[in-house]
Amino acid sequence: MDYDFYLASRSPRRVQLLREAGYRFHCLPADVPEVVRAGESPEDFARRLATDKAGAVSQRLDAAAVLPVVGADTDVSIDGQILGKPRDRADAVDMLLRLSGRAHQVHTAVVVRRGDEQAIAGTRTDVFFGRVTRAEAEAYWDSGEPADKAGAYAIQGLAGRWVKEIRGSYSGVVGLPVFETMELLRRFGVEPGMPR
Ligand SMILES: Cc1cn([C@H]2C[C@H](O)[C@@H](COP(=O)(O)OP(=O)(O)OP(=O)(O)O)O2)c(=O)[nH]c1=O
Repeated sequence: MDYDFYLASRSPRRVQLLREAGYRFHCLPADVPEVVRAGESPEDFARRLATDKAGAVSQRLDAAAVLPVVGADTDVSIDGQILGKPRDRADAVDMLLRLSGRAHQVHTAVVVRRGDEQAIAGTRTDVFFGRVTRAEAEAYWDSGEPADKAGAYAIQGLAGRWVKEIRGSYSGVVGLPVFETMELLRRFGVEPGMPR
């Protein structure tokens, strides 16, 4: 076998971050419904979904195939309220105007699971946005970038221009906190190839 674990994801960002970290893995998408429960905090929501994604893929695997499964989830929240992925242009513009000139939080949880064994880690990052005008938000939607992103933006893309400051994990905002993920995988005996 030419890989060391399964990634329960369709996210090209997670794939890229793990590749850059030097891992060899195989993607098996987990299609888990992303619906917030009444009273659920942004941190708990990310943890539950990361757990469900890793769990869904684990269940599909042969119990004898003992490679670990990694699942992750990222959510954006402001004033404790979770902003999902935008439904349409108007929704994305509303989200971006809400984020304008303020700080918001990005929670990412990562779960590694092998059989009944499971470990979880999470990051919370505060992101400070400068002012975003309606015209900028509309033009940004038209670029195509926000459509599949929590909070309707990508820090690693065009939205980088609005980011005044971040406190926490940059890779966590992009979708997978690399440092914490490496620590979890090490506990399961998975090491990346060394960068040369
Ligand atoms: C805030 C932010 C989110 N995102 C992305 C990361 C995630 O892919 C996405 C949040 O959605 P998720 O539901 O965490 O992940 P996903 O549906 O893209 O992928 P999968 O469930 O198959 O693993 O938003 C960025 O790429 N940049 C950012 O700055």
